[in-house]
Order: sequence, then C-alpha cells, then structure tokens
Amino acid sequence: MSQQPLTPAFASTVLGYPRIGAARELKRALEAHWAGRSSEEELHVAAHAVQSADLRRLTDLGLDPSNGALPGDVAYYDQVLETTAALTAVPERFAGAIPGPVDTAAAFLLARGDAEHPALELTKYFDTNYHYLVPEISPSTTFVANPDRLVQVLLAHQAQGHALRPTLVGPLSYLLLAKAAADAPEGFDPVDRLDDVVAAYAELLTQLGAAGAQWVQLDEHALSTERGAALAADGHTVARVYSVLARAAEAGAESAGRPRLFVPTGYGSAGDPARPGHVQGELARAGVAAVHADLVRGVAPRAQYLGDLVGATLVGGIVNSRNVWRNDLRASLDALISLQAQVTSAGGALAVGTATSLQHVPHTVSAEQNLPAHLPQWLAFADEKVTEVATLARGVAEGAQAIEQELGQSDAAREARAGFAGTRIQAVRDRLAALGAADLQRSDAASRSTAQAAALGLPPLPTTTIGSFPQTGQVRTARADARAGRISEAEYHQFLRQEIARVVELQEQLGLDVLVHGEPERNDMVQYFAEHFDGYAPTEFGWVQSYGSRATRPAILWGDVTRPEAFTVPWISYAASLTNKPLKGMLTGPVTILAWSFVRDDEPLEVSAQQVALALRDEIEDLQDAGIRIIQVDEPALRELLPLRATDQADYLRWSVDSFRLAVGGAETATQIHTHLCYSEFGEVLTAIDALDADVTSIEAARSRMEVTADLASFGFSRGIGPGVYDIHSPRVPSQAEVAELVDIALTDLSPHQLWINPDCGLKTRGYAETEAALRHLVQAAQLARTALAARV
Ligand code: MET
Ligand SMILES: [Zn+2]
Repeated sequence: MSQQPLTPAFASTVLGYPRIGAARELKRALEAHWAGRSSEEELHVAAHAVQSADLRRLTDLGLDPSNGALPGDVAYYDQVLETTAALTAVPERFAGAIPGPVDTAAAFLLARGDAEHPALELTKYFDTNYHYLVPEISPSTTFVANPDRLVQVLLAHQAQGHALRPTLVGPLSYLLLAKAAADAPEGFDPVDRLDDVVAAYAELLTQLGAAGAQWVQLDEHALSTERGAALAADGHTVARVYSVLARAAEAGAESAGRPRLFVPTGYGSAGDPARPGHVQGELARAGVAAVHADLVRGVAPRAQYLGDLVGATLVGGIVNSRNVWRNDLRASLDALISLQAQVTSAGGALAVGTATSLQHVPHTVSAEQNLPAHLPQWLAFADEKVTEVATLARGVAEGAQAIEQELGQSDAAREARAGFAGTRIQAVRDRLAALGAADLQRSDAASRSTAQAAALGLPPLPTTTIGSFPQTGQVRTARADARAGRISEAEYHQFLRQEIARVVELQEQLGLDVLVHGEPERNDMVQYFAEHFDGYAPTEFGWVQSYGSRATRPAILWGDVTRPEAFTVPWISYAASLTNKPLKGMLTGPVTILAWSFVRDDEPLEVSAQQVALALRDEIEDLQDAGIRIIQVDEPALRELLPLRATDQADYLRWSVDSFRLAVGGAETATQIHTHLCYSEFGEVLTAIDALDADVTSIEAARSRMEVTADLASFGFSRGIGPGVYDIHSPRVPSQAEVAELVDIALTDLSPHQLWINPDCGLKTRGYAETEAALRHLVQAAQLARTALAARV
C-alpha cells in the first residue's frame, strides 16, 4: 500500500547558523564591550544587526521566514550558557554576585569570571572543537524561568518579519552536559534534578508562547552520547519529560498558549542505534511537533521503530554541518526518498535539514578569493549548505526533475574532484602500501633510555618548556607586515632569527636544561604545518567559533599529503647553533593536525593520518640529520577525537596511536622523542598514551594539582613524564614554593628518574614579564628538589 506523503510543518530548516557574523562583527562588538569601549546597549544593537543580516540571508537562501523554519540560536557567548541564564541556574559560588535573574552582565561574569569568581569551566562540545561553559548543578541549585532575553530577541526580529525559533539546550542534554558542583555530595548526578529542571522549562515555554513564539527549539544532542543513549533507551524518560513540555501541542499550539516544539538530536544516532528512530517516535508521541535525525553520523530511522509519528514532522539531517564539502545531492535525494517512505508509513511528514547546527563551519565560500583554482567548486560552507538543504527539500516535494540542474552540477563537481591529480597521488599510496609493523616500532625503551642518557647528559629532573615563547605584538606585527608585503621575506626572516636568538639567550640565563627555539615563525601550531604541506589549503575568512569571542580558521585538507621540503629545520637548527645545551625540535602530531583542520570526506581519517605521519617522519629525519637530538611531537587533540560511542573507540585509538608511531618510528635510538598532551582529561586514554611509546610525555596537570600523576603511577607508566607544574592559562606567576609543592606531589607518585619539570603548555599567549618570573621559579624549584634528592642517597 503506498501512502501519500504528508505536508511537513516546514519544508527545510537548519539547526543553527554561525553566530559570530560574516566579518566577525560579534567578536569585535563583544571585545569592545568587555574592554569598556562600548555600552551594553551598543552591544545589543551590534548583535541584533548581525542576527538580522543572518536571518535575511537565510530567507534569501530559501528558508521560509514565517513558519518556524528560521533557527533562533542567538547566543552571545555560548548556547549552553544561554540556557543556564534562561533557567537562572546560578552556581552557589556566584550567589553573592548574581542574586537575581542572569542579565547580560551576569552571563559574562559566569563566562569570564573575575578576581573572586573563577569562570565556569570550558569543555569541548561533544567531539567538536567548540567549547561550552559547563553548568554546575547541586541538590540546592534553583531553577527559575527567565525568558526575558529570548523574548526580547524574538520580538525584535518578529517586528522585522522573521519568526525565529528561540533555541535552548533541552532539559536532558542540559543536565547531561552539566557537572556536579563542588559543594554537591559524593555520588550526586545532575540528572537527579530532572523533574525540577523540567518544571522550569515548562514555565519558560509558557512564557515564550505568551510572547508569541510559534516554535521553540530544544536541542537534545546529548542523547547520542553513551550516557544519553542509556537514558533514552529506558523507554520512559524521554516520554515523561516531553509529554510535560508538549502537553498542549496536540490540542493546537496557539490556542493552548504554548509554542510547538522542535527537538533536534544530532552528533550521531540518538538512543539505541540498533532501533533507529525510537527516540524520535517517543518524542512525537509525547507531543513534540518536529523531531530530527542526524543522517550523516547516525543511522536513518525506520518505520518499525518510529512507531506512530502522530503527524509530526521529521527533519532528515542530511547535509553535513561539520565539514566543508559540497553535498552529493543525488545520493542525498535517494536517501531522503527512502526515509520519506519510512516516515510516511509511520504517519509523519519529512522535512530536510542539517545534521547539526552550522555553527561548526564558516559563513560562505564566496568570501574566499585566494583558494587554489580547483577548490571552490568542491566546497560548501554555511550559506552553500543552506542552499543545498533548500534544493533537496524542493527535490523531495517536486521530484528529482525539479532539481535536475543542481543534481547535474553536484555530479560534475564530484567527478572533477575524484579525477583531480592531487586527490590521489600514487607515490604516496605506494609508500603507505609498502609499510610494515617494523616501521612503527623503535628499539626497546631500555636501550633508548641508555643511549639517550649518554648522548644528552641531562641532570636528574631536567627542566624544559613546551615549545612556544610569548608571541609579542612585535612578532604579530612582523608577520602581518610580511604577509602584506610591507617588509621583504629577507627582513622577516632576519627578524625571526633575532627573535630566536633572544629566546635562546633567555633560556640560557634562566638555566633551563633543554631549550627550544620558541616557535615565533608559527601563526598557529596546525595552520603553519598546513601551509607547508601540499594537499592542504588555508582559508582567508573561514572563521569558526571556538569559544566566546574566539574563532579559529581551520585549513582545508583536500588531497593526498606531501611535504615539498623541510620547513622547520632552518629555524630549529639555527637555534641549536646558538647554544651548547640540547635544543628540542618541535612538531605537531598527525591527529592534532587533522583534529584542527577541515578533513576529507572521500578518504578515511586513518589514511590522512598516515599521510601526515609520513610527511612528519621525513621532517624528523631531516631534523636528525641537522643534529637535533630531541624532537617533540605534540598531540594535544588525541583525546578530543575519541568517538562518543564506546564501540567506536578502540579502532580510533589504534589508528591514532599508529599514526604517531609511524611519524616517530624512524627516529634513532639515541634521539629522544617527546610528546605533549593538554586540554583534556587524559585519564581514560592512558593505555593509548603509553602505546605512543614516547621517551618523554609532558601533560597538563597544574590545575588539577597533579591528579594525573597518581593515575600514571597506578598504570605503571615507566618512561619519562613531565606533569605541568605551572598553569600557563593565567597570567598569575606561581611562587617557587607552589611549584616546589607540585614537584613534591609528583615525586610521591613517580620515580625521580622519570620526572621532568615543565609548564602545562606553550607560553605563546603569555607576556614576557610573567613568563620569565614563572620559569625562574620553576628552575629554582627543580634545583631545590635535586638537592633534596641528592641528600636522600
Ligand atoms: C596546545 S599544545 C601547544 C604546544 C606547542 N608546542 C606550544 O608550545 O605552543
Ligand atoms: Zn599544550
């Protein structure tokens, strides 16, 4: 029996759009306001202008401005923070400073902290490079609906004919993304507060409805994580929460004074992937008017699990919002048409959308004027993706012939890409195919340790830094001048050499044992490598929000990777020529290079990682030939790419570890290989860290007061380890006694033969005054500890 498809509430939508403005206007407005150069009113005006421009563009690109299709994610700093503000979920430790509703100033206090109040913690949003502010929940957290800001924004845009959808993190995800506040009792889980938080959401919805919102979006992205899926799999929690929130929806949203709900999932399959669609079905039966499935990372819902959709719209998230590639429209249309059959037979209607918010991609390809000529036709940033969504919706509604021209263009772009010379380079493929296990295996750790001790002659508890030294205004100016042609390349290089000489001299004065060149030539630890590899293209305007007002500009990996020539060697060997102390050469590891880039969708990440590893392997060989005896390969993003689902993790850890081992596998026995990890909790990937088989691992530890050293000790980690003893994330200079205390903690867990003394991370964002003082204390603390050790034997 073939059924007639139902008409969806809206034909197409996107789950969110970049918020920072096409020319990063919101960043500038925020920073001007924080610096006291503009009033709060001026900030609101600037933000409204950015949002209006975005909504106009979305409408121009084909989204309907009247029926709930326009996204309404209008966060100034972070979408999770906006939800914290709307719930007035102020942590106890801020209670004195924020006694009432969370207004704009209070939200910035939560986000940025002040002298008495450390900011809320920043953590990566799922497996993305976007950081959110972690809610802190305890048994006594109060939840009070505060829709003021959402209502203001809604009304301001409604007046301009844009019926946007106020967007919040949904209650389940909000609590799953939260952590227990420090004052919460042992064993407390924020999810214990579900009923209380749901009551506040219900109140928010009522008030938003009263203010005229037709739709509200509640993001339930966390239902795709291991914990969220477990919660959703019980078959009643989702239904219980959403029937409270959507009770009035079936009776007719407007008359009941409640807006209709759109509840997207995303970042993978929601709930149990073996029953694709069960979460969407439960939501629809609870009265949610529009649900969503991530068709890029997740499994397509099936009628048998969807059950009765009671007329709800299911948004098929077919356009990838995490990459920069043009959609394969023909394949997508096929997938949507099969999905439509499932949705129709479950009694729902199909709309077309993105897999997640477009906040993870830049605004538009059309801004890029300097990409290699072949590349623009292969790409789709946010605006181009909106067009794809609208085109596919037309194809679903009117049939393939209605979009035949677009399908043809999509096919042509795919063919051009597949046939392009740099997409597959035979020599690179041959070299990878010829690799064997021996290429990943250095000599045994004990012989390495002996050979390196003899070659390097380091004292016990050697001191070093993580690589970068402060990037002063002068360094940035010189780089900008060189790029703009205001100084010649020769002048720029001369400037860099002077800078390196200064940094080497400073380290000698400070008495550090293993020196670095300071990385002044690097704009960014990944972009610099991307610029020196073939197969990679940097963008000019491809900014993506990382957190708050900060944005990064990931380069695009489009082809097979090759390294035309050694590029770190000139700087590093110049630095080495200025000192008799060992000088450590710095490289960025394959996983981190990929994690902080836009990667290919036509090759497994594993293959790209191997290619980058080979390029690094060649660089390491060249560094060794230039006499460099210590080489650090940074992998701060190792933990970040860990898949959300446990079943996918082992495979990732295998290839990521192997790519590191491939990069360093050619190093001689006497060459000491270091690695550096930061930014995340590494406790759960200790096995992988150990398997990297680096001779020395430096790891962020100061803020957690060396928590990781106990884990490393109980794991039995036997090689060199440098837990950070100086928190470089703040300008605060630790006293010698504070550093000494952290060294002592480390020494209770680890052997003095394996301990290194170093900061948590690179010093690039610090100023010289604080860096010099802190490093002086670090060297003194190490000397003190050495004396104490010597006295013990
Ligand atoms: C985010 S890890 C940074 C490592 C790099 N070598 C630096 O010192 O800046
Ligand atoms: Zn670091």
